Amino acid sequence: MLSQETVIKTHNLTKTFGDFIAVNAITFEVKAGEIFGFLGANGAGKTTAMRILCGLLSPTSGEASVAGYDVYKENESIKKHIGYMSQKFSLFENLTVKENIEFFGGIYGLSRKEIKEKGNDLIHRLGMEKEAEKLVGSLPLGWKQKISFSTAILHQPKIVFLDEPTGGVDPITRRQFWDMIYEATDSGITVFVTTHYMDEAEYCNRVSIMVDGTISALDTPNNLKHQFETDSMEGVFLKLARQAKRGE
Ligand SMILES: Nc1ncnc2c1ncn2[C@@H]1O[C@H](COP(=O)(O)OP(=O)(O)OP(=O)(O)O)[C@@H](O)[C@H]1O
Repeated sequence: MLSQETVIKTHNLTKTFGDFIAVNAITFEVKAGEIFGFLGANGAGKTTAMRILCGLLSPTSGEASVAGYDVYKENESIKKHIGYMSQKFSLFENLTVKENIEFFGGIYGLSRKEIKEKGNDLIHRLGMEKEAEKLVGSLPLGWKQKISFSTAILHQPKIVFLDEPTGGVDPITRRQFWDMIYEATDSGITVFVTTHYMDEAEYCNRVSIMVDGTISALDTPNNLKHQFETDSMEGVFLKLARQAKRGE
């Protein structure tokens, strides 16, 4: 469901911490309905850039708009139109699945009726009827990730930002998670996702690769493989990451 509508736009977006340039003049656009992969080695600047786009951190210079809102002046409007799943997914471990859904539904401004309907539907779709009254802290990691993603899109945002949403789980659980991502895009949500898993990079419509704060490559997985003369995204990533000076 790709359209010509641009939902994320950046131009020379930069963030410095003291003398250190964490994000260095990045320029790119994301179209409505895309699954946009945001890759890079540890410390490349992905989370910093993502936090700016979510309206959580102010840039140092450059321009960016998300869902049509400016990251400097309209960050509160941005927050209303996006969903965000952080690396340390923000579920409350000491609340039940149902209570978490109620809490996040409330934060996203849904009515009690909507929370009930959407919450029941979500629990049903996840097949978690038996777990609904259990504490989130007692559930396996993969389940927490699925619940976290589902709550991040409960209010049907225009864009959802996922920061390494599948870290630490097995390939089958990751595949199931990606089925949920496809369902979300089918319903019109644009997905902006960071990952360290190269098989997941293949599932994206387009992928950008950050190296030391700048975007070193951006294209479809097939075009990137062609450009870097390799048959896998792993190969593309390794060729680029080799140039990195930051990270481990
Ligand atoms: N508040 C801050 N103050 C100083 N330096 C920071 C701050 N936040 C991030 N950095 C630095 O900016 C760089 C980019 O960090 P960032 O978390 O954006 O990278 P990343 O690509 O998301 O890495 P990872 O894959 O490890 O999450 C790192 O070197 C980090 O130490």
